[in-house]
Amino acid sequence: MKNTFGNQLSVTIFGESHGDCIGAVMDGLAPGIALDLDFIKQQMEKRKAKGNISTQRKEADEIHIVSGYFEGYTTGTPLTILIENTNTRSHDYEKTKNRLRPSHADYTADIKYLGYQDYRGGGHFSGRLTAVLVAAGAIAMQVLKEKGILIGSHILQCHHIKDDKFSTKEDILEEQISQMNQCDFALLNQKKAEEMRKVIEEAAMQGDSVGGIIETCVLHMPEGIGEPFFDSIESHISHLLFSVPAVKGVEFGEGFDFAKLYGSEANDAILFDGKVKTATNHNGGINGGISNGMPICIRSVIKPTPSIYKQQDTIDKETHEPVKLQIQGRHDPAIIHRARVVIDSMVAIGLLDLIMERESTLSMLHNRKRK
Ligand SMILES: Cc1cc2nc3c(=O)[nH]c(=O)nc-3n(C[C@H](O)[C@H](O)[C@H](O)COP(=O)(O)O)c2cc1C
Ligand SMILES: C=C(O[C@@H]1CC(C(=O)O)=C[C@@H](OP(=O)(O)O)[C@H]1O)C(=O)O
Repeated sequence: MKNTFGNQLSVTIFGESHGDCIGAVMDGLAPGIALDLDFIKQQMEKRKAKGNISTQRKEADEIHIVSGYFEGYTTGTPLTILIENTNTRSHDYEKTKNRLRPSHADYTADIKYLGYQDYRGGGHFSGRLTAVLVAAGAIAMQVLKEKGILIGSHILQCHHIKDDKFSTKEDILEEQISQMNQCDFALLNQKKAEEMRKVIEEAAMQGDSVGGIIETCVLHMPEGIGEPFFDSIESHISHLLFSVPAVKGVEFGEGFDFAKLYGSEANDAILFDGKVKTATNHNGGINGGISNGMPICIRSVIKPTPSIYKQQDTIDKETHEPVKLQIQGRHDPAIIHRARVVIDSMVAIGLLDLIMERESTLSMLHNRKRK
C-alpha cells in the first residue's frame, strides 16, 4: 500500500508539513501494552530542532493519541497519533513556488500529483512527517524492550568529521547504546562533538548544508527472525530506512567494504559459548535474511539538506525558463543529528513486525522442531 508499511504490525502515515496536523495509525498492536508516555516524549525530544545547527522552525511536537489507547493501555484496535503543526510560515514558499528546488521533491511531486500537491514546506514529502514515525517507533520500542532488545545509533560521520565506531564487544556495545540513548548529540567520542557542530555551523554560515552517516546497532536480537527472500531483515529494514527523506544509502555488516575482503576475512567463524555465536560479526547479525542472534549492524547515509541559501540554478516549472533560486525560510543545515532517532524508530517498527510474524508462525507450529 502507498502510505502503509508492515504485515503483522502496520503503520500508516498522513499529513503535510503546513497542514493542520500530521498523523500515524498503528494497527496490529496487542491489547494491554502499558504505554510509557514519558518515554515517547523523550524520543520526540531527540528529534526536535535545537540551537543554530537545526531549522529555526521550533515545534512543540505534542502527541495526541486519539484512538486505540484507554486507561494507560493499548486496546488492540488501531492506535492513532496526531501532532499539530503550530509554527508554519507558508509565505516563505509563495514567491518561489514555481522555482523547483534542486534535490528536493518539488519536481517529482508536481509530476506525480499533477500540480495538486501542497507545496508549502515540502508538503507530504517533508521531514516533518518523521515526527509521527518517532512516536510510532517509541511505541514499537517499548514492546521490543520487554523482549530485552536494545536499539541505538550515533553519528558515525558528518561531512569529514568521524566518530569512533560502535564496539564489537557486546558488553561495551550495550553500554554505548544506553549512553547514546541518553544523549542529544549522539557521538561516542564526545571530543569530536565540538568539531562536528562547528562543521554544521560553518556550512550554515555559508548558506550551505552537510550530510553524514548514522551507525545503528540492535542488541539481544532473537535468532530466527526474518524471511529468506522478499522479507529478509535487510529488505524489510532498508525499505523503511529508504522511506526516510534524505536517506540515500543503507548497508548491513561490512556492507560495501565486503568488496575488498577475501572470503577467509569476511566469514564469521561459528562457536558455542552457552549459545551459538560467531567470533566476528562481518555479516551484521543476519545470514540468509534471518537473524543469527549477533548484533544487527546498519549504516545509513543522509544527504546534505537540499534547501540551501546559496543561490542555485533551476527552471521555472511553468515556463521551463532557466532561473536563479534564492531560498527563503527555515531549513536544517544538517539533518543527521535529528534523523538518528528517526532511524532507530524505523528499525524498531520493522523488527517488531518481523518478530510478530515469527511469533504467529511459532504459535501455529507448537514446537514441532525436528529431532
Ligand atoms: C528530520 C528531517 C529534517 C529535514 N529537514 C529539511 C529541511 O529543513 N529542508 C530541506 O530542504 N530538507 C529537509 N529534509 C530532507 C527533505 O525532506 C528530503 O531531502 C526531500 O523530501 C527529498 O527527498 P529525498 O532526499 O529522499 O530524495 C529533512 C529530512 C528529515 C528526515
Ligand atoms: C518542520 C520540520 O522540518 C522541516 C523539514 C523540511 C523539509 O523540507 O523536509 C523543511 C523545513 O520546513 P519549513 O520550511 O516549514 O520550516 C523544516 O523546518 C520538522 O522536522 O519538524
